[in-house]
Amino acid sequence: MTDRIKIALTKGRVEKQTLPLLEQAGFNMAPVRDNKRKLIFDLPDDPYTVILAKGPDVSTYLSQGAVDIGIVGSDILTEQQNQAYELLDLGIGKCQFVLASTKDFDPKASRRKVIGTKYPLITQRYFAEKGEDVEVVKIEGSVELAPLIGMADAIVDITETGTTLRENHLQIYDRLQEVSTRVVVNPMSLKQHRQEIFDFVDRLNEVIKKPQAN
Ligand SMILES: Nc1ncnc2c1ncn2[C@@H]1O[C@H](COP(=O)(O)OP(=O)(O)OP(=O)(O)O)[C@@H](O)[C@H]1O
Ligand SMILES: O=P(O)(O)OC[C@H]1O[C@H](OP(=O)(O)OP(=O)(O)O)[C@H](O)[C@@H]1O
Repeated sequence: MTDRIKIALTKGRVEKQTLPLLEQAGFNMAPVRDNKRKLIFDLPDDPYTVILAKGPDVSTYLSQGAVDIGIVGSDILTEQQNQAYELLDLGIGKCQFVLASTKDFDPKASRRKVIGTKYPLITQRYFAEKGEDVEVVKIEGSVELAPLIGMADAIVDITETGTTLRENHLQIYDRLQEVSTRVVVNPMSLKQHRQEIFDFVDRLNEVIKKPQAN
């Protein structure tokens, strides 16, 4: 029997957008669709096992060699400095990093700023490139709160529609980088399971090359 290839899929938003692509590629995703609290699924007709995990953990499992393939946002890959090979940009989960704050924020102010973010490394790098030393405070979610409650001068976060920023009266001061969902592979797995990994990627690639409905 061939070994099953382990695919770590970021649960939540990425999972929701990736499932239809996997189905169009002919994978039977019913076990994942019917899921309540299960985390590991053997795909019925293919030699792949899907593991649902939080994005940062997908990246960690890949680095540790615990999974062969990861489906995860480029935001997380960059933040964690993941060395996995990127095989495909799925063109979903598209958003961008921005520097945002309230309307009275002065990006040119000379005092040392406090910046709230879920992405400390990306934030430090951005300010370092500008030659600016800032204090970065790690926040786990609803990052937009930080400038509103006076905990940070500004935030570095991802935005898609801009709704969250708008609803919270925050404005964009700079745009850092684009983000999308990537298919990445552990280099060791690529050596051992080249055929199965490229079969998976080729099937997905066929789907994303076609124009998508809606
Ligand atoms: N607003 C957004 N629009 C598009 N893609 C997004 C957006 N927010 C996040 N993403 C992408 O989706 C990935 C997963 O985000 P998601 O919000 O599902 O997980 P999370 O940040 O762990 O949040 P939570 O734990 O609140 O569900 C991110 O790593 C990023 O690549
Ligand atoms: O520009 P928008 O379309 O409004 O999207 C932006 C929001 O999406 C993400 O949050 P998420 O929904 O992941 O929740 P979180 O704040 O708990 O991370 C991000 O951190 C923003 O808050």
